[in-house]
Amino acid sequence: MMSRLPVMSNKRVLTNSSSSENIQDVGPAQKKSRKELVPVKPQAAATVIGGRRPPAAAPRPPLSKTVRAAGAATVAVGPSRGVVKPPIASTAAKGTSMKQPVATNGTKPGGSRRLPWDLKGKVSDMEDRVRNYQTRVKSVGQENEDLKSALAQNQVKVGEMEDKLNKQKIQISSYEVELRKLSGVREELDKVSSDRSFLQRELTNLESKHRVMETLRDSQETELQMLKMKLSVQESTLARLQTTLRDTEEQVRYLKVTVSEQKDELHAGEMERRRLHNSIQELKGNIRVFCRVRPLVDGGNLKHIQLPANDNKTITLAKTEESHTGKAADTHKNYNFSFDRVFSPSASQQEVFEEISLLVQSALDGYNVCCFAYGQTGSGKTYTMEGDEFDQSRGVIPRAVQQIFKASEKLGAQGWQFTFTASFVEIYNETLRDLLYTGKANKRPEHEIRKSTANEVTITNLTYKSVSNEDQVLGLIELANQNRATAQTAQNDRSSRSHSVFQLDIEGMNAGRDIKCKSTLCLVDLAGSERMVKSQSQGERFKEMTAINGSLSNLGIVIAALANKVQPRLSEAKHHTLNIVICGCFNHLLCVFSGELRSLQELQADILAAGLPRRKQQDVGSSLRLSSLAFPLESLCELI
Ligand SMILES: Nc1ncnc2c1ncn2[C@@H]1O[C@H](COP(=O)(O)OP(=O)(O)OP(=O)(O)O)[C@@H](O)[C@H]1O
Repeated sequence: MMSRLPVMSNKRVLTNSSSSENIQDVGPAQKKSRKELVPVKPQAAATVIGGRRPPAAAPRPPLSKTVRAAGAATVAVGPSRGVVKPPIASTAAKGTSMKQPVATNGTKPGGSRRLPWDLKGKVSDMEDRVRNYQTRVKSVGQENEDLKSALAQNQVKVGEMEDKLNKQKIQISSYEVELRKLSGVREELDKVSSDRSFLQRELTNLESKHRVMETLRDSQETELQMLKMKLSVQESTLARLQTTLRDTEEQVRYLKVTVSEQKDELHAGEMERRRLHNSIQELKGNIRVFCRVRPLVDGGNLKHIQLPANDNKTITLAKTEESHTGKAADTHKNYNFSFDRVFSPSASQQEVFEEISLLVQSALDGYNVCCFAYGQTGSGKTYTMEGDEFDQSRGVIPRAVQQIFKASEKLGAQGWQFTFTASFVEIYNETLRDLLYTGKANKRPEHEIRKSTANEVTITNLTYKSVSNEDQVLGLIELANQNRATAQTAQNDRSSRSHSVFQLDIEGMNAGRDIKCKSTLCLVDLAGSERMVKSQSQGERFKEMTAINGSLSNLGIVIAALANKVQPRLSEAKHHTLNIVICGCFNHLLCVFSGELRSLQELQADILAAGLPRRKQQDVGSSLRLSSLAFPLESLCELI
């Protein structure tokens, strides 16, 4: 049912509607103003509807609910959609008044109802009611005015709020822009913060390093202080040393003069030593003969040889000689021989070399030296001259070479410089063979011995190797042995029947003193001396024996001539190769004789067989084979 009191309802609805709309968009401030309004509206509504009116003026949904329940509120709510209805007289009021029951006594039912005929009373009631309504209209009008002013205020506030809102929106959008910018900044911030943590770690490291450096600096400062102190001490020491240095320099100058004087003295001493050394060698005998007795192969005793204990220069050979007639008993004879030195079977290679080394020194001093080993086959010539590969068993040649190079090094300190040239030749059947030849076997050149006007003996086409150390010489000896071994296979036991001559030409120069010296060290392993009669050689062996004995006899002649200081007269002018070699190269001659013991007669027979002046041969009978025999060269010379 529609209310007939539209004026109030419309106005209230409009107010509520706009308030309601505004409330949706406003904040807490706006809400507050609405609350202020709320108490006014119900009051007004209550005034209009007369106690039964619902609080339709309230804009909120709960209020509307209340209005619907009351019925009258339906009228009031309708215009809330903004429809303003024209003010018409309240039919409801009319209807109500028409339908109201009227008391028959003129009063209102229940005591207050007027009777239908009480028109006056009714009019009076109506007038009361009009007055009430007018009063209420007034108050509602007042209320409406209040609401209007409140609305105006609220609208102003709403406008302000909208302005604020817009401003805030603008600000929010600017914040959003800034935020977007800040997101880039955030990444940068992250990066910066990671950089910062990295740098912090670096900083921590650097700080610890710094602490270490500080500690180091402290210690170095301490050290520096110490060094400064030391420096000051050293400076004072330096000053003292400089003074000392000046004094020392003075002394050095003085000492240099002394040294040079002493060098002169040393040189003079060296020259004197040489002269004396070689005078001694000459006094000892330019020709020296040593006898070395080879031990028996089975290690047994040498019964027939006596070596006096306190004398190392004599040897006694015992021999039992059978009676040739058979009438007399066998005779026991002793033969005494004397040498420059006799070596017992137990003598070592070193002992033998010690005697020879004095002459090796002479070779370096500029004197020609020749050392040869003589003896029958198997008597130990090669062992004495070459020895074997073991250090203790090395023979004369390797030891002499070692001594030469060691001594030349020492003399180097005194300004001497040496050059060495080695050659190695074999003489077999009066034919020369180059043992250092390395060419093709079928192209071996022939050799001849030549003597220059300067009295120098050379061999044509021979290999002369320049050597500067011991190893090189040992290499050449090895090569020579290989060459000998090759020839050996072609002719059985050839080495026993050939002479081998190792020659080292030595040239020394002392440039500072303008002195030169030149000499030759000749080391010879002679062929085995076999007695022709005894060996009963024939054919090739006979030829070999003839050659060997021919050369040995000439050797004897040469030695004798040297001993007598005369020119040798050689037995066979054609075959004198060995002799010439020896003639040309030695000032000192050393012979190491070893061989089979034969009686003196046998020795004489050997000598006779070798072409020496004949003497009456004695029947030597059966020979005594002792391990070794040496005979003094003097005896040999006496026999010549
Ligand atoms: N003093 C010694 N001590 C030990 N062994 C020796 C000694 N002398 C020689 N010999 C040995 O005797 C053997 C014969 O010696 P070596 O070959 O030197 O004799 P050789 O006189 O040179 O003979 P050839 O005339 O046949 O050349 C070798 O085995 C050698 O080692």
